Amino acid sequence: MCTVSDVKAGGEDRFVIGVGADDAGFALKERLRELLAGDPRVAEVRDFGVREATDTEPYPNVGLKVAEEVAAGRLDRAVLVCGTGIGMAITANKVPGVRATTAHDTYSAERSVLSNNCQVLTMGARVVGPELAARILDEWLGHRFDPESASARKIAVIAEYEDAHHG
Ligand SMILES: O=C(CO)[C@H](O)COP(=O)(O)O
Repeated sequence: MCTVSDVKAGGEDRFVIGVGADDAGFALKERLRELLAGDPRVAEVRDFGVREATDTEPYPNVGLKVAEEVAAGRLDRAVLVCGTGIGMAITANKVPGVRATTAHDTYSAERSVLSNNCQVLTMGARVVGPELAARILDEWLGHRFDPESASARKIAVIAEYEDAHHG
């Protein structure tokens, strides 16, 4: 399995993306994993489970594992699915350096990258259907944060707080 740095060193600028879900999000996570695997913007998809709909692993266990991989730089981005997306977002945001959001519309998905430099997108399988989720995923993949943008200094405020309190 290649690492994010292997991919970048190879001159590619495609994403290494992690996916994870609890039992409520399993079916949607499977669909999004398939879409990501077939997307030319994606170099590799890493699946952190759950592997079946009957697996009742609590969502924070999955979300923390994935968010730690993002924080460590082993994933560029991640998609986490639970019933509402909310628990996964709360969980991922506990990991220093990770910016996660739930997005159930394409505008929020776009702004989560361009305004907030979110690396983690969460969705609720009990809130959005697979077609809308696919559109949101597509939108999210189409944007990259511009570190020269006016939003960058606002993100820096968050990072400074984090460094001061969790560093
Ligand atoms: O949506 C969830 C957490 O935000 C999860 O899929 C279900 O959580 P529960 O309502 O606590 O079972």
